Amino acid sequence: MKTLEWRRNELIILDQTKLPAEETYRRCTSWQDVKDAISVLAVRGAPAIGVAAAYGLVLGASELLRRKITDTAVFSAGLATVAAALDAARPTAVNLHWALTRMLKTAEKELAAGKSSAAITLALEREAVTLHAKDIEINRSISAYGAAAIIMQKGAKKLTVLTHCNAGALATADIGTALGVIRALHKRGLIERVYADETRPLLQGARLTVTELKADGIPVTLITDSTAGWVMKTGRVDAVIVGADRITANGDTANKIGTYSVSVLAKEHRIPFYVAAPLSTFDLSMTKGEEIPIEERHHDEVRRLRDVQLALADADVFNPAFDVTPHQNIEAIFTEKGTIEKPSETTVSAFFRT
Ligand SMILES: CSC[C@@H](O)[C@@H](O)C(=O)COP(=O)(O)O
Repeated sequence: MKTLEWRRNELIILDQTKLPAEETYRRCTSWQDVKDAISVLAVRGAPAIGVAAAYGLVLGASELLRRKITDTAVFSAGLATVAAALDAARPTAVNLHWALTRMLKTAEKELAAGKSSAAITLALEREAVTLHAKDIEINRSISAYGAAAIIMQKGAKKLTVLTHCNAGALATADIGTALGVIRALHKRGLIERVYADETRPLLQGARLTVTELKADGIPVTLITDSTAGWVMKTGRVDAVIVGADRITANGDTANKIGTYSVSVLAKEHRIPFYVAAPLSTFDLSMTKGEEIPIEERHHDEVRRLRDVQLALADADVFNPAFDVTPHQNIEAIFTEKGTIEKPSETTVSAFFRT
């Protein structure tokens, strides 16, 4: 099962909306196909949507070429329009914006060097492939730093870990961020069990995390979101590890809705709460979590479960897809360049200075 695969001029996306019942793939041959796959969460998870959007822009560039737009200024304006549309598909995960900004910078450089629209398109393809490949190295590095930091804090003993949503291979190009750390600990024989929150309303924990971990032979127990407090209270959890969608300059962290509640529960039970994320998830232009745009999704995601009507069709619903965990609740953030202990404005800025 590969989350994303680039074949010349098409992006093959594993349709995560169908997992675990069906392993089906979406063939994206236009940037609109990619935007649609991101919007419906066929591809999801902050790093994966960044990579998908980068390929989406390559498809956008190819379309401009097919329309014989050879005037490079017009071509570049067309690229900016496609990038803005892809960027708008999901507002909270900053990796999407980060990847598209890098892609547009690549195009600008080529443009400034007097390259043709065809040459710019080739450069964009190279950049997207590089971003994709780099995510693999980044996952490995985050996982190694995370496992080392946890072993330093907890000692080399078997741990039971709770995670929320899916920050695994299905959300990235490789082993994942939070699940990458869990995989690295498991490799050393240090995972007793993982509790996976089901993660209402779209059940990324139940459908994706449980599937991934079971496939790797990692002991995993599925719990409802409302069971998280009880497994902590009854002494079953040693640590919480989650991924992130955007981290502000003071360490406040947006992640899947429900993460904030888990962090409060962890604090109450004195259980360390860790975040694993690449540097592309940091948004240092924002000083604190309150500035992060929170995506609100369709009310039917809560009223219905696929074909089953759970609530009245006209029930009033509030459906934010993400929440923000204050930095005070976070023990450490693991990145590909090292660990930020006790994230705060001071520790985050010191980390980025070095
Ligand atoms: C490495 S993935 C990190 C986050 O993107 C992940 O925890 C998450 O919240 C995903 O939300 P989703 O709405 O499924 O894209």
